Amino acid sequence: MKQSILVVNCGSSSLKLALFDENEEKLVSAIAERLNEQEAFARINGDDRIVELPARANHKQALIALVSAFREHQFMPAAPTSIGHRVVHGGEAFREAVLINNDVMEIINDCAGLAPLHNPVNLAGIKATREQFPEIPQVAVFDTAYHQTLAPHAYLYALPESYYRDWSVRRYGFHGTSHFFMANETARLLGKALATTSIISAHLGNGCSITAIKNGSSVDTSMGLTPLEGLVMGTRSGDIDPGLFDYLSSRGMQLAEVHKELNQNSGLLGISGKTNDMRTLCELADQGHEPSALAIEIFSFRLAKYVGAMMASLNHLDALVFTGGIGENSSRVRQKTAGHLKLLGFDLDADKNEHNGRHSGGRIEDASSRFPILVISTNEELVIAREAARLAASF
Ligand SMILES: Nc1ncnc2c1ncn2[C@@H]1O[C@H](COP(=O)(O)OP(=O)(O)O)[C@@H](O)[C@H]1O
Ligand SMILES: CC(=O)OP(=O)(O)O
Ligand SMILES: [Mg+2]
Repeated sequence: MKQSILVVNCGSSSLKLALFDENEEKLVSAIAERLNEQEAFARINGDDRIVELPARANHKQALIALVSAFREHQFMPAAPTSIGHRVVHGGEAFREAVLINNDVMEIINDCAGLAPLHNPVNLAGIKATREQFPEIPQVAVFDTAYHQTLAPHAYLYALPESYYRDWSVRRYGFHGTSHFFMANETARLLGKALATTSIISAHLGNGCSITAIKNGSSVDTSMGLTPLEGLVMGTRSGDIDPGLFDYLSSRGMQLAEVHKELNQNSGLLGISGKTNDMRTLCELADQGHEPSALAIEIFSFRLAKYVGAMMASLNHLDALVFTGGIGENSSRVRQKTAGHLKLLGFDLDADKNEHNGRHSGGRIEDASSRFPILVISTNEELVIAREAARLAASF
């Protein structure tokens, strides 16, 4: 039988679907956005036909609508042969992808307190596809799994030890699927074995994180207990002084309000006062909008500091690698970041950087650079599809 693997990525207000065949070719992909809002809509990428959604459609309704559109337009047979789900938080329970059963769902639910914006919607997606395809093997691929190789000195906070023992407070790290893909792609591009490849991988999308990968394994990463720690992101602050909580509470703010501000109204959006979209920020900065220019400066400076921090975990470096919507496309962010890293020996070639490495096999470093610098398109969906097909074979 021909394989078709459905990949499901449920975000807080969006649903992304992709369908792969047994040769790892993407047959079709689709997105539903603004879910649970009046303006909820869905579309198949590269297709003009409307996919009708009920008003205020939720994840389940969007999934049903898109799957029937896939069938109607003959992208998909009656059912896929396996289904892979992105799950953001797997706690310490999962070091790798797993076949989903009731126990697995219970653990994902238990981790929801650590990723309240992500895990509940991930579970909603799993429940929806299980209802629709009860006979089909379903696999969970965790953002946290790849970082389970961190050593205690990297994952523990300097807190009383009971916080970890009793409440599982530690750094988990996220975007592991993307960082894992980066390690493999870099090894392939440099003609090395994964087991001897060490890189610093910067995933810069709406959420942003950076990971030190030593001989193929994650050894340090910028996100922590939740996806709020570390780099400046689209709407998230990244690192702040925890003293801020006490200070803002003395000013009358509630904890829940501060949490919302740090997650949804900070980062590029908060600094610029305009947008979380890096492309728009660059345009605004070019028109002389100073807060937008400052947002790009703070973003790039924080990133550069973290590149330096990640070097503490490595004893050699094969490449600094950029990915995600910003990492793959923003020559300005890469140039500003590298500009802060001259002392460490990073040096960009302006022309190669401007063309996103397109004419130089992804390489954008100058001949004088101490380390290769690469731009690589991430492909989390493909990793999820591979894992789903692999585990489904043992179903
Ligand atoms: N040409 C570009 N120049 C600068 N930034 C870009 C460009 N294309 C996309 N981006 C930025 O990439 C970010 C979204 O990244 P993406 O990886 O698509 O997000 P997500 O984490 O939602 O998958 C946005 O800030 C967007 O502005
Ligand atoms: C974990 C995380 O930050 O995910 P995203 O980038 O999809 O928001
Ligand atoms: Mg993305």
